[in-house]
Amino acid sequence: MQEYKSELMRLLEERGHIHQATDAEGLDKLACEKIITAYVGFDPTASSLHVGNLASIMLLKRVQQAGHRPIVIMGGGTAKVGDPSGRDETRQMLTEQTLSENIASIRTSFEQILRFDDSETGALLIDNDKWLSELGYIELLRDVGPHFTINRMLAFDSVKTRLEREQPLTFLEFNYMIMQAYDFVKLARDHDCRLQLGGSDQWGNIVNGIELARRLDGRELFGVTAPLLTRADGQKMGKSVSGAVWLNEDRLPAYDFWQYWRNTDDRDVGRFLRLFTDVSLEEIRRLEALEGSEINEAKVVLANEVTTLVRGKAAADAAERTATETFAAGGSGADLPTLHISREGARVNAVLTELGFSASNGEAKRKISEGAVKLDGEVVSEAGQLIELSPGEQIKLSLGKKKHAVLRGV
Ligand SMILES: Nc1ncnc2c1ncn2[C@@H]1O[C@H](COP(=O)(O)OP(=O)(O)OP(=O)(O)O)[C@@H](O)[C@H]1O
Ligand SMILES: N[C@@H](Cc1ccc(O)cc1)C(=O)O
Repeated sequence: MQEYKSELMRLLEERGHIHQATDAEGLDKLACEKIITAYVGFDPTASSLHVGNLASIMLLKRVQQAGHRPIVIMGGGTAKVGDPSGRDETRQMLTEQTLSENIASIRTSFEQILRFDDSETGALLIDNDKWLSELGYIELLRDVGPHFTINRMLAFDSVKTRLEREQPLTFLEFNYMIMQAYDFVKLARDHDCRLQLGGSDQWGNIVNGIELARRLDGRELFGVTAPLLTRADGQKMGKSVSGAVWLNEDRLPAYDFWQYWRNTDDRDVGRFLRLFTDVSLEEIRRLEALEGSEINEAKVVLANEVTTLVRGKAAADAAERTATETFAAGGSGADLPTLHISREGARVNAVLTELGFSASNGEAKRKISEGAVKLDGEVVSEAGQLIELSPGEQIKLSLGKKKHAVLRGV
């Protein structure tokens, strides 16, 4: 492990946040000398961020913890272009209205996790639409165009992979790296921002910004990327069988968020505690060494810490209480996802799919035939069984040992 002198680089390194860095030693030196400003950009392509993006938010949190200033770039402008990095397909075009709704709901996550105030290390949140939408086409081509060769642009992963696989890359998307490079130059000029961080798929975009600033302004900028997180089972973090693990409460109830972390694979617990919590390294070493059912203690710590970070302490406490009631006492906690059943009733297989417990009615039927589905503790044997509830009546539906929901008649 590299011996860094600055608190920033030490923290990033020891908690497992570094995949690649452009000039780690130069950055280490700079971070010892002064308070630096660092940014990460997020395109508002959905109404909530997910746990994969949380890895990038943590980078900004570490920046602030180490005594520097974080900037969140909300990509209101870049989202109109659509980043091809790490994607096989062109993104769907989003309307101005959807983008501004997404921005409003995504910003709550940053406000929860970072400290926004007037101090030197207070976070800033800036929408890049402010400058990108004002760029004149000919002017931009003349200012920036001469510094990008097509030869080099074709060599970046985001472009190369699509071409190699003969998947279409539109001219719109091809311009994305120029927009992100321009952002870095702009932030360096306006806020003396010296560092850009991001997921490892952002390397090309970040390096382009560094190069452009050197050519246009003779400024020296830095880049650090974080490992793209996969779970021990190889799945990209953030996506699960029944969809993404969202940070916003309206897309994923706190209980389910808590459960996601509580169900972490044994092999991932230590790594996730380092990345997503402030638990001391010494305590993490103790927790990850636990074996057998004792490792569950570590998973509960992880679930409580991450839920507190993202949803607040009250939500984490309530989720833990519900879990204890559900599993220990066999009760049905108030925090479980709830589905309203109308007077006509609903079939069990459809309910499972509606709750996101199964991806399709077919999968639901299979789970029922395996005996994995219970209504108030009784195994359901018939997939088409009709659940009818009088108004206010409620029952608990369970899939296996870990997934539960309350069905309530209306
Ligand atoms: N599993 C992950 N680990 C680390 N960083 C991630 C992960 N998933 C996403 N990110 C970061 O969040 C950024 C935004 O993600 P992006 O908008 O590309 O969509 P996505 O939600 O990852 O998935 P998709 O490409 O399927 O839409 C990525 O550039 C990446 O740096
Ligand atoms: N391209 C980044 C988002 C981003 C947008 C603007 C930036 O300046 C930086 C990063 C992503 O897709 O995740």
